[in-house]
Order: sequence, then structure tokens, then C-alpha cells
Amino acid sequence: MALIEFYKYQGTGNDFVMIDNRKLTFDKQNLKTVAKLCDRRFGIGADGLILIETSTSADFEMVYFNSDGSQSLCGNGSRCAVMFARFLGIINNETTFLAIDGEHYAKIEDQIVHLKMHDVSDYELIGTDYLIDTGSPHYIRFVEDTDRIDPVVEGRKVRYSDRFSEKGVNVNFLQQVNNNTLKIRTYERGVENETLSCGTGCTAAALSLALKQPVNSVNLLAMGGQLNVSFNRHDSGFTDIFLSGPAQHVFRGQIQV
Ligand SMILES: N[C@@H](CCC[C@H](N)C(=O)O)C(=O)O
Repeated sequence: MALIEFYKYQGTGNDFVMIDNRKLTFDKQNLKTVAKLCDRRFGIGADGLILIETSTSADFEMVYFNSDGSQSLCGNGSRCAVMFARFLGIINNETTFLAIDGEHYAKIEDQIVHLKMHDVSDYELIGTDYLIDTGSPHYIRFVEDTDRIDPVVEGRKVRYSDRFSEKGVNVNFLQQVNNNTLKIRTYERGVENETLSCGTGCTAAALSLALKQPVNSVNLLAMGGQLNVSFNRHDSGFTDIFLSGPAQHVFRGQIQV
């Protein structure tokens, strides 16, 4: 039995258990422990778990796990990790850190974390839906009214379809509110449920709107709050993509595992 000290953070309702693992005391091969800590009944409860570790090439490394123990890039988790790294005294208001897809720059301004995402040059049109990888793969579907769909039922149809069942995909439902505003609901693989917000999903959503009309800054109204995605559009794709929004400490504690 070990006693683990943790912090709980949330970014627009996407919630994470955060652990300072600079001394490598947390065994990250033990995915059962990851899943247990994220369990909302038998553990702390979270959409994912993040370890902050040291890096030789950047300010720190963020190691992200979905609540089932699988790994990918997490946009909201990255924003929370930046806030946590500042709390730990590793950084001030600007940083370059490592995530599963490589290096990211971020800055904190007035409690808002601006996270630079990698350039996106590729997408696929599937009927009227889009498939865009923003560090994690996102299936995008525009709908009339996001309040009138069940993201779990509809999301699972796509996520477990023949094409995606093996590796999974996140499924986003978008409703266009005005020229540069989208309502969004997301079914996340690895959580296998709707989450209140998904940063890489909001990024993919904003880029998909830009594929339909000229826009370079999009407001995303997620179930757990508001995010903004800004970018430059070129013939070859999208650069200077920033995901911006709040990230907050919720509570801290200790748990026996
Ligand atoms: N909530 C995240 C995305 C986390 C990864 C995703 N579930 C996947 O496995 O692809 C975000 O804010 O980007």
C-alpha cells in the first residue's frame, strides 16, 4: 500500500488528477492504479490523470492518461498541467513543455492558459463530417441542435464503427451559433463517455469551421465553459494554433492505493 498525494484540476469541466512525479515515485506502468484513481466511485474521480515529470530538453514533461489508462494528447489537461507547474514553482507565466506529441509552448495571462498546438495540414471529409487530428483524432459532425442529440448514443455509433473500433476516435457534435461561435458536445475515447469539454476536440471543431468559411478565431461553448481557438489559415493547412481558456485548482488530498 502506498499513500499518494494528489491535486485535482479542471479546465472548462474536463477534470484531472494531477501528481507531482518529479521523483518518479508513481509507477506509471500500473494502469489499474491510474484507472482506480480516476474512478468516480472507488477513487478520486476524473476524466484523466496527469503526471508532471522532469525533462532534460523542456521545463517539464506532462504524461497524460485517459481514465481507462490509455494515452494521447489532452489539450485541457495540458492547460491544467501548465497551471500546476506554475503552482509547483517549475515555471513562471511562460513555458515550453513536453507532451506525448512533442514540445508545446504555453503562456498564462490573467488565469487564462494559451496553449500552442501543433500545425495541422491534413484532414479527411467523410460525407459531410470531418476527421481531423489535433494531437488526438477527432470526428466532427455539424448538427442542427446539440441539445437534441445524445452524444453517448450517437458518439458510440461512430467510435465503435468498423473503421474506428480498434484505435477509437473522439466524436464531436457542433451547432453553429453565429459566424465565429460553435456549441460543442464531445464523446471521448478512453473515457468512453461524454466529457464537459475537450481541448483537442474544440481545436478540431474550430478548424473544421474554417474549412467551411473564412474565420481565424472561433469561440467554443462547451458544456463546462468557454474556450477560444485562434489560428492562421494557409493553402497548406493551419499554423499558429492557440487553444485558450481557464484552468483551475479544485482541491488536494491523499489517497491510499
Ligand atoms: N480531453 C482531452 C482529450 C484527451 C484524449 C482523448 N480522450 C483521446 O484519447 O484521444 C482534451 O482536452 O484534448
